[in-house]
Amino acid sequence: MVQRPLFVLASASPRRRELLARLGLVPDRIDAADLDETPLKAEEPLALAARLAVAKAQAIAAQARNAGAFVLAADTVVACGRRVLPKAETIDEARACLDLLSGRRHKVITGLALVRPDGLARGRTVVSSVTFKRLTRAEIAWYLESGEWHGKAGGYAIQGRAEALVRFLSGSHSNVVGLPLFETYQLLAGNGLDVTLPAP
Ligand SMILES: Cc1cn([C@H]2C[C@H](O)[C@@H](COP(=O)(O)OP(=O)(O)OP(=O)(O)O)O2)c(=O)[nH]c1=O
Repeated sequence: MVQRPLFVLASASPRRRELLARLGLVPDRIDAADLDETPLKAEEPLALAARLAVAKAQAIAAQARNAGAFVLAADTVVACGRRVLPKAETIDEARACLDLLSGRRHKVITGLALVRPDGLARGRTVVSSVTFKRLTRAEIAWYLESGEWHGKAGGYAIQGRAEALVRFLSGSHSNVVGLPLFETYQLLAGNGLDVTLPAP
């Protein structure tokens, strides 16, 4: 029986694992890369997402035990104009993000990177556009109390309470959550990882 090659997910994000599971793709291994995600001087949000995704995938592919595997990584960046919002670690950071995003359109960009068994890296970036309603003080307090902002780029998670505050989304919803499923499927299939084959 033809089996698909070893598949490694280079991510600590449970959302990315869950999104892949929707394709029936369970990684043979999950290894997270721990990188400095600080933007370079004058680096555009799109370039940042692309660079970090490739760096995560290459760091994990370089480990001896992952030799010959497909390694997939992603990086999601929330950008308001040229400004990259942080991954909110404190409630004050999350509040500052929501104050900025309130009543405005912003972009959510996911860089995708795949290192193939032959060592070549392939990637792409996917952009969704999100518009929040103008948020009242009470809505911001209600959102912050959920705790769902923690560790999320831009201080919100569309897969939870925040969707009630999103007036408009253009583009891929799964991209906002962290892994655009259409483009991920295309990237894998186009590089020889057939998700319809049984796992090794
Ligand atoms: C905007 C938004 C972001 N996010 C999450 C997705 C990502 O996990 C996180 C952005 O940080 P990332 O650096 O892309 O990912 P991560 O640090 O969680 O995991 P890893 O680098 O190991 O793959 O924000 C949501 O879950 N929902 C949203 O609506």
